[in-house]
Amino acid sequence: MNRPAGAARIGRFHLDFLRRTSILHDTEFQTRAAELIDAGRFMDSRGWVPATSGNLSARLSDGRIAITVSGRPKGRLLPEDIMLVDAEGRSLDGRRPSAETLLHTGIYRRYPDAGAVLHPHSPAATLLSRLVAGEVILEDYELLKALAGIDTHETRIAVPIFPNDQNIPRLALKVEEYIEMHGDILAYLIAGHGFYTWGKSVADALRHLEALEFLFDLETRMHGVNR
Ligand SMILES: CSCCC(=O)C(=O)COP(=O)(O)O
Ligand SMILES: [Zn+2]
Repeated sequence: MNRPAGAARIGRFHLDFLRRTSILHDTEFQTRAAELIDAGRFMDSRGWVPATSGNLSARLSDGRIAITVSGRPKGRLLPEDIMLVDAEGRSLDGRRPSAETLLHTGIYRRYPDAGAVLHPHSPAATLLSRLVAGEVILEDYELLKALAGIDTHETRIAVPIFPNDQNIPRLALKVEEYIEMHGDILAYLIAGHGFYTWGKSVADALRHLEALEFLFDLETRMHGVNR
């Protein structure tokens, strides 16, 4: 590879600077980042990402992943709050990505079609994950048709519930093993925590999120919770 003069003498600081400024000129990254910022604002407007909870990501065509920097308020994201990681979740610019990055990369690895992953900490999902054990069954709802590949209310989907775990690699492995054993899923809940869903694009993932939120809310009411 041809190196520009002096490139061999570039230090770590300059390398980081170059990576960050090259991000600024990356149109695909900027487009996805703007979509994630909008999605975060929408999720926050619905009360689904309180405090600094939740995280959002989108996959670029070269396999890198645009993801929220850890600890940022997802309803007030700025362009600098979106960063890049590689397919294994390693930071590409020295900043600290979401603490749950490996849950995102696990989904991208499992689903080559997935272009975006969203994670809300919504009241309905969090409540439902404590009311029900094992899995939530969604069936006979017209709104199921908002989910990719479903064209009738006469459908039954299982949304698994995993115990919460501060060890994210271990949790990611449990998700992977579940899918391996039970087949494809469209979303999963984490008990007392929130849920994950995804789609081909940020818009698709957001449609899944909104539909599942609605259905989770109804399910909590079916369990006698008056919200
Ligand atoms: C304050 S919420 C605790 C962490 C969490 O569950 C979450 O979704 C946000 O973590 P991140 O590192 O992505 O900001
Ligand atoms: Zn979380």
